[in-house]
Amino acid sequence: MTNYNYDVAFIGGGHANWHAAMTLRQAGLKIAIFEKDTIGGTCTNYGCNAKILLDGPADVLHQIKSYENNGLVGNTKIDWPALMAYKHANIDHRHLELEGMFKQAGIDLINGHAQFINAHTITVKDQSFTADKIVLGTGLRPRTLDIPGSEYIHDSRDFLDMPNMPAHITFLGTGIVSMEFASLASMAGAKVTIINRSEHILKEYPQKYVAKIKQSLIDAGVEFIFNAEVVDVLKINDDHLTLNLSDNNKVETNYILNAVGRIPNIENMGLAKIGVQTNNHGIVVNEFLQTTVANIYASGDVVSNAIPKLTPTATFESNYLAQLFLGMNKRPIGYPAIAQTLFTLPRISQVGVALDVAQVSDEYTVQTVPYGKMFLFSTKNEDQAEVNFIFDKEQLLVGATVFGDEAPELINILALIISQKMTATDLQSVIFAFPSQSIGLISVLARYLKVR
Ligand SMILES: Cc1cc2nc3c(=O)[nH]c(=O)nc-3n(C[C@H](O)[C@H](O)[C@H](O)COP(=O)(O)OP(=O)(O)OC[C@H]3O[C@@H](n4cnc5c(N)ncnc54)[C@H](O)[C@@H]3O)c2cc1C
Ligand SMILES: NC(=O)c1ccc[n+]([C@@H]2O[C@H](COP(=O)([O-])OP(=O)(O)OC[C@H]3O[C@@H](n4cnc5c(N)ncnc54)[C@H](O)[C@@H]3O)[C@@H](O)[C@H]2O)c1
Repeated sequence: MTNYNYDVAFIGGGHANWHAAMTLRQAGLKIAIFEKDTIGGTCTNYGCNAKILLDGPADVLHQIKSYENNGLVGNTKIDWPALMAYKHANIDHRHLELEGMFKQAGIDLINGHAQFINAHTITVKDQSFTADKIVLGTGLRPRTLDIPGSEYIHDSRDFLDMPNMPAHITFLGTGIVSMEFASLASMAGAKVTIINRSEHILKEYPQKYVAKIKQSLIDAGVEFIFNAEVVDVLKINDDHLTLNLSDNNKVETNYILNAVGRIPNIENMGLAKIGVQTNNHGIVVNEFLQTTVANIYASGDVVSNAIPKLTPTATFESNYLAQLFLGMNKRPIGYPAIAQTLFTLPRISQVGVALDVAQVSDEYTVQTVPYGKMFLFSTKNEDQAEVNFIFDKEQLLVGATVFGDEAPELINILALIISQKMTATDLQSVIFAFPSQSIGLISVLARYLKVR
């Protein structure tokens, strides 16, 4: 081991890697992180953080609407250029803070596209580095469309840097990125068109609530075009584009955002040459996140598995690898119930067993609680907010879905209750603050849960 430059080299500077890098460095190992773009990766620089910061005022405006005719007057609107300046002030330096933290810890940061010479040797810009173990955390990138005029189409990273809100934005796809950004753009005053090749929207989320989101977007003036694909894009001038569709219709627009999925960063790294198996979804791993080459592991979005591609799952895998490498955990990776949120307005959050699965299974019972109406005094007049509790045969909570503005906070409490297998007695042993949305949910949940 001592002959290598590093004990562990991490390719990719996102959440999939840096948590393990820090833990292993603190344990005294020699560590390097190779990053070709920006340390911190997608989430920190051009994903979750920028998205939620820009979404803040849209969320507030959405909540203000709950009080129309109920105590709030006046018009508030989003000033996109000012909001974008605020985003730059708060996000642009984040990677420098991370870089400082890594350097202070004694981690070597090597800038450039990493490629394999052999299973223990990586090259970057004609320099070679050796490592005992190597972790691939290279993430995903937006899938581009191979059509004439594709150079006029933007991706999520461009949107999160957009200096002005275009008058009309057209989104391609009805997945997570498209629906979140369409909600935000619509609230920021843009006319929005969403084009999809089928009628499916957000297959991973409960369709009961997806339908409500779709209707609220339609009510706000958003146009959906289903069963159509873009054939080509013509540029009329700098901000006037024409999309020709497979159904022979045309859409005139000022900005096009492609959100038709994300593909793994596995090319030009010499993976096939050294025997690391990949497929269309990413890098093939076993239950220890080990690739088909014994000293090479993979973590985060680039792993080919059915685990949701999210920052907390990348972080979980990173922490798992650190413990595995330190010999603190020798077991296969075991994922707890995974909490996730769709940041539309309102939000949809879910954890554990999915609602659409539970509703058609004899294994589970579902309790639907319209907590928005029940606890209107504390839900800021959000009368459509709803939770679904999913119980197993033992009356333990195994899943939950929350539809409402505070869903991302509420789902985390429910995730804890699931992971700790908490009973009604456990919940009643805690004194929670009142009034709050969480205490409302917990008090109802305790009525259905196993007692001890
Ligand atoms: C618009 C958007 C919004 C999102 N919102 C959320 C959200 O709200 N909540 C949530 O949980 N998740 C969200 N995600 C998903 C989240 O960003 C990812 O799950 C997370 O970033 C995965 O981390 P990672 O380290 O696996 O990959 P990444 O963060 O993508 O990091 C991979 C890094 O590897 C580098 N790299 C690739 N190849 C090489 C190479 N050969 N050599 C050197 N470096 C290389 C890349 O430059 C990149 O920096 C969002 C994603 C997007 C795009
Ligand atoms: N809140 C969050 O957790 C969050 C937010 C943003 C992104 N993400 C991550 O980003 C990824 C989602 O990215 P996404 O929304 O781009 O992908 P997606 O897979 O969610 O959606 C892709 C959409 O594009 C459509 N599509 C595919 N090919 C098409 C074509 N040729 N023409 C028109 N439509 C087409 C699909 O039908 C689908 O609606 C996931 O990995 C997710 O985990 C998560």
